[in-house]
Amino acid sequence: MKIELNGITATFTDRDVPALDDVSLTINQAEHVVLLGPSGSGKTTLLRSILGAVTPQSGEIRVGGLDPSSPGDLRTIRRRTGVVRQGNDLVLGLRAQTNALLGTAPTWGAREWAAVLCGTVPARYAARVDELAERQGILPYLKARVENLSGGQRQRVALVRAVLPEPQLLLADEPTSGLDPVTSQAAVDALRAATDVTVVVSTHDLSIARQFPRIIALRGGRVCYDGAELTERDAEEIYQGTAVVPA
Ligand SMILES: Nc1ncnc2c1ncn2[C@@H]1O[C@H](COP(=O)(O)OP(=O)(O)OP(=O)(O)O)[C@@H](O)[C@H]1O
Repeated sequence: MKIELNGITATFTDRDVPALDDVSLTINQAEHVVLLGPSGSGKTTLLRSILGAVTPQSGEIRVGGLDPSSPGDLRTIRRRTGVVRQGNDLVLGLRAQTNALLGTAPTWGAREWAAVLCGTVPARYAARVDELAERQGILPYLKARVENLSGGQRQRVALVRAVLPEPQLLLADEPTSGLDPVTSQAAVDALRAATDVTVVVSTHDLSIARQFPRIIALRGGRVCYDGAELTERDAEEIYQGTAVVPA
């Protein structure tokens, strides 16, 4: 899905400065992009705006031509989007496997709901759940309740949940936080393997950012870098605050 942001400004009610300040950018269908930038620079707010969870005061957003501020369009956008959120939004009390399957819930029939929540894996997803879990190193934990998993294991369950339904858009907010270098790379590989899918990943990790063909950096809610070859100097400027904000 193509993402178009045109002059987006979003200010939270208790803040004097905008979280996003006149952001305009286009991410093409099937493009893979990293959002980089210091803490508080607006990465999560940008991802949440695409998902209709933040409503900008001005500007226009289109996701696959749809408008996230329209409830009907938003339902379609969310159905087509896989999300890995920062922190933990898994359903406690359910197994890792059931949580991973929740991404496919829109395809479940009424009877299937009850069966899946009781631990059944629909046959059409069984092989792929195992394959994705194996690649993320969480196959042995699929039967465990998520509250008994480590933070990094939970993070990988959330990744499998996002990827399993084969969405048209994948949004991942710091998907490697809390992961060791090997599992972190497996998570990046899963996102990069999503060809024909638009992928937007936020990260603080430069070595991860450099694995993606396009890096968009934010600072103070504004785009301060948009390119492919991030040099050490570019990175320093983004994090030191000396990057030139385009007029
Ligand atoms: N729900 C909210 N209410 C008020 N202010 C918010 C809210 N969410 C974010 N902000 C503010 O908006 C700004 C941008 O936050 P955002 O979470 O988008 O940054 P970020 O780049 O994702 O940061 P991090 O790398 O630390 O996750 C920050 O100043 C933050 O305090």
